[in-house]
Amino acid sequence: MKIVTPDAMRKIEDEYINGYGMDSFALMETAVISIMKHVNIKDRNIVVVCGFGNNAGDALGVARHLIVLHKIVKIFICSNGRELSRDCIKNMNILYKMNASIEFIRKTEDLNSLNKSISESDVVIDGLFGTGLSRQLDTYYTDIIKSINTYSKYVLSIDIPSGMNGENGYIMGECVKANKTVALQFYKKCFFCDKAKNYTGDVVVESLGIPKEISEKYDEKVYTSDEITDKILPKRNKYSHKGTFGRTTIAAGSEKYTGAAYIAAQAAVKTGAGLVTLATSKEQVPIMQSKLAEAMICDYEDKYFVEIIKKSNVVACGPGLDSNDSSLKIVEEVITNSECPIVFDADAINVLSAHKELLFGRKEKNIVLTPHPGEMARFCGCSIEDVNNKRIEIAKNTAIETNCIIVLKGYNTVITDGEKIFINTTGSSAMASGGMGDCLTGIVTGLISQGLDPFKASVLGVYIHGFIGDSLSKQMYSVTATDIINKISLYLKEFES
Ligand SMILES: NC(=O)C1=CN([C@@H]2O[C@H](COP(=O)(O)OP(=O)(O)OC[C@H]3O[C@@H](n4cnc5c(N)ncnc54)[C@H](O)[C@@H]3O)[C@@H](O)[C@H]2O)[C@H](O)CC1
Ligand SMILES: [K+]
Repeated sequence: MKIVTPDAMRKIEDEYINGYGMDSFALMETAVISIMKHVNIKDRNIVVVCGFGNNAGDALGVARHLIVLHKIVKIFICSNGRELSRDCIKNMNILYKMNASIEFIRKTEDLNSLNKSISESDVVIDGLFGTGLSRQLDTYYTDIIKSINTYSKYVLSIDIPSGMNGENGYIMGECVKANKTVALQFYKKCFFCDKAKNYTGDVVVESLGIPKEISEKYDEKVYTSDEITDKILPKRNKYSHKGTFGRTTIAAGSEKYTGAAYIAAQAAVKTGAGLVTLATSKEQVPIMQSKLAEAMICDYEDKYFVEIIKKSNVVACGPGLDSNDSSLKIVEEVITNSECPIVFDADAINVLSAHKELLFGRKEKNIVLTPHPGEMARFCGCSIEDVNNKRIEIAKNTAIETNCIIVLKGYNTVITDGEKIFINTTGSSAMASGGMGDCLTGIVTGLISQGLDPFKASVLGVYIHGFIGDSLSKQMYSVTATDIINKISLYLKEFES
């Protein structure tokens, strides 16, 4: 599914209306009908809070349908003296003809009536601002939003919770805390910003039937990951052999950390990588030999390590490494001896933060970096807060600067090659446990080894990792990396073409 900025949405809407001749009021009515699907039919007392633009126009249309359904509807128009949009006026005039209850909020005392109505209502329809919000809100509006947040039982926001900047998710003074947001036609970019989930509630997207030819013209190349994850895994031919599914090297583990190497290697095996070799520290070799039945094991010092890198279809490097000089040597060996895709994770990324030059000069864009926000911040030389505030931009810029694929982990993991951006929608806090990142590295690596290009493998890997976690968390309070590993192969079947 496409994700749009308010600017693109405006252009799309404008072209549909002015270029294709679609009637703007008909388009608004399409929005209204789709929003109506999300009003609980059992709710009787409904408050509709409107601003003065087309978001308010949508809300007034909803009010009209609710009155027809014999609901008790109280409408509050919060324009602060501004002129209402044309289609908003159209809906308001119809409502006047229907003798609807309409109050204007003009001064602070008018808030008493709003507060009382909201506290007596079952649901508030929030149509204050949508994609048009561009400036910081003054106290007139922040007070109204505070009233909604204080007195409401349930809020249904139209398009965007009012008060959130549709472009960057910034809270423009105050923001409605919705239980559900009905987004029109596309996801808005703000939904995927750091704190958006605290305000949007559940997000549903409703189509307005805008033709594809128009939306494709204003494609900003930002999508949710389900846009490409369906049926992208090559079918496993029954006459194939282990060589068909690639030779994979996992360079992971150190004296200090043991579990990570095991998890990454086992995840790659279970994802279907053909021949997996784990290169690890000398001390770990006997332990890993006893734990990993299907993978071969060598140590970093072994001359076989460089040989196997050269023969690999994909190398993963980083889980359980330490950020010391011997790790730098391992990272250098991996980069200088391979042309194949590489997935760098964890301390390998920390090492690369101080040696970005190692990433330059590759023929193909086939290095994947999978930082969490802390690693991303170190890599970019900024704060974690900066990363969290601008996840999409930071991931994209880093992908452009390094010519790598960036998988910026966290809630709504961002995957980008610098051109296209995919935002993952699977996964939850039930998966917040040690080893999850190592497991993801193994899955992405396992997918690349089977022939998927590194970018698609990253998008699918992140998606399936979260998808399994979501599935398991329906029955389990918390989900561990081992739980995911045990189910990968079962779930991957669903993604086979
Ligand atoms: N996209 C579509 O195809 C459709 C969208 N619909 C709905 O329309 C809104 C967008 O409507 P718009 O009139 O452009 O803007 P808003 O209603 O969000 O805002 C009104 C108005 O507010 C002004 N403004 C901006 N910042 C502030 C501020 N801080 N204080 C006061 N006023 C402010 C700004 O100038 C705007 O003009 C979209 O979200 C959908 O809900 C259609 O109904 C269906 C088609
Ligand atoms: K709204």
